[in-house]
Amino acid sequence: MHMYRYGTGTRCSILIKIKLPFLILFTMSSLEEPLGLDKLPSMNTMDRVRRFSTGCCRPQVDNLGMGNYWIEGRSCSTSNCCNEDNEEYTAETFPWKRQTTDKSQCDSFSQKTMTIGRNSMKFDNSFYSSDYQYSRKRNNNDIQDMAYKFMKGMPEFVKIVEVGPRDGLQNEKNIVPTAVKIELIHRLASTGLSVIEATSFVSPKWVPQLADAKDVMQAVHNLGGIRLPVLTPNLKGYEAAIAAGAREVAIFASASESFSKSNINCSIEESLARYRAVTRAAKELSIPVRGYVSCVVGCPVEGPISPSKVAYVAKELNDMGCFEISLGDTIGVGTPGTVVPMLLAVMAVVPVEKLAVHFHDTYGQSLANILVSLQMGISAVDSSVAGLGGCPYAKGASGNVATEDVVYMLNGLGVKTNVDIGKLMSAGDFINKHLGRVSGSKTAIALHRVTADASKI
Ligand SMILES: CC(C)(COP(=O)([O-])OP(=O)([O-])OC[C@H]1O[C@@H](n2cnc3c(N)ncnc32)[C@H](O)[C@@H]1OP(=O)([O-])[O-])[C@@H](O)C(=O)NCCC(=O)NCCSC(=O)C[C@@](C)(O)CC(=O)[O-]
Repeated sequence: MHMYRYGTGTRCSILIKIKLPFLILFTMSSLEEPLGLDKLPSMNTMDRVRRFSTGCCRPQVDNLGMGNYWIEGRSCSTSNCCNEDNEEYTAETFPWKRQTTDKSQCDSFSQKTMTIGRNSMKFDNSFYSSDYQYSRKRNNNDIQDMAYKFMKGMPEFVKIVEVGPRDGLQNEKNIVPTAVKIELIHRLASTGLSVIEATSFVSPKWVPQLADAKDVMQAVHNLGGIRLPVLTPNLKGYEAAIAAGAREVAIFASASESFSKSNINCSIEESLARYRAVTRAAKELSIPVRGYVSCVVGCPVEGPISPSKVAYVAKELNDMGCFEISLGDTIGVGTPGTVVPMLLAVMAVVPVEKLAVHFHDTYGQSLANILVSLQMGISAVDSSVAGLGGCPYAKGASGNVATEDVVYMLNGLGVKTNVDIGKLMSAGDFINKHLGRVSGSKTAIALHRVTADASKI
């Protein structure tokens, strides 16, 4: 067993240089999953770790509060599912574990990460040692095997669901003119995106920014070849959406009771009853319904959310006929360490082909989370141009992962999206200019810089 020393968080970073046309930095897990944003300042490190840790990489208590601490390498590099020393969290927080009591299944996942972990240590050492060339030859088979394992679950094509016009704008304080929203949707449509979430038919008292849903929908509903789902929280919203020309709707439940109450003013069960009414009505008109589960990792009020709760809500949405279920890390606190067990729990009850992921980038974890989701077989990703976004009822949550960043990563992985990154950037420029802010996309900022530098030559 190795003891690794890290900084204030515990990260197992694996630098893998392989014969594929890319360099992958794979960040496996973080100990300090910060969450419950409003409570953070008053919580000490131990409270935070207790409250938000997945239980997989426990720090040694004695060393906390010192800025740095030691952690057992094994606990950190394996998956969450096989850790034996987490009595406090495992039984209750991870009931999905019961569904994977087949040790071979459990082991195969941990073996994968262990193997990567072991190889990476070997590789890291040889990478920096003087006989690097020799070591690389010697480990060639291992490396190819590792590359194969890494890419095995990766889809060839990822469907991007652009949520900028809805999730991206709903939290904007200043009302964005309807014409700007319509222009944004048109520009996004020209990028090759096949799905653009256009707006929400929710109460204008609750989300004033989207009070013009009817006008937006009427203006864009005939955009050829593009799916334009809209959010509908109840039958009233559904009927208004259909009347305005919507041909696809999305319903949004939560895995957190508190968030359900603050976001849609009802309990989870009440929301599911409302959504059954919506899906029944939609079925009569053959309108496809997408389902969202919010707070799949954490809730701003309740803290960590048990994967079994997420699985329960996802299954209900699936059973009522949703063609796809998008799993939303509403406040962006997830890391691969918390996302993987959540996905395993959901995948045990909903086919992976029907799942999408929806990450907010509050802690900069979105791309890592998307990467592990893809490795687990998910091929639909929600994102928002220029990283716009945030939920008005999830205080402190930042924007969605930027579509430009997702497309850039997928391009690098050789995964197709059919999205033109240049056109995407100009759609981002358009809305950023209107909002008077710089892009939330690192890719857009970097590519703009490259272009600007090139123009000086
Ligand atoms: C669900 C309600 C409507 C309940 O709100 P309520 O106040 O409990 O509703 P009510 O049934 O008591 O009705 C009150 C008034 O609202 C009207 N009303 C009722 N329904 C509608 C409707 N559809 N459209 C327009 N008006 C509506 C209704 O007609 C009535 O009008 P009044 O008689 O007072 O004039 C409200 O809470 C609401 O609109 N909530 C939506 C909040 C929202 O959009 N939040 C952001 C969504 S983002 C999200 O959930 C996360 C996600 C999806 O992005 C994924 C992730 O990031 O994780």
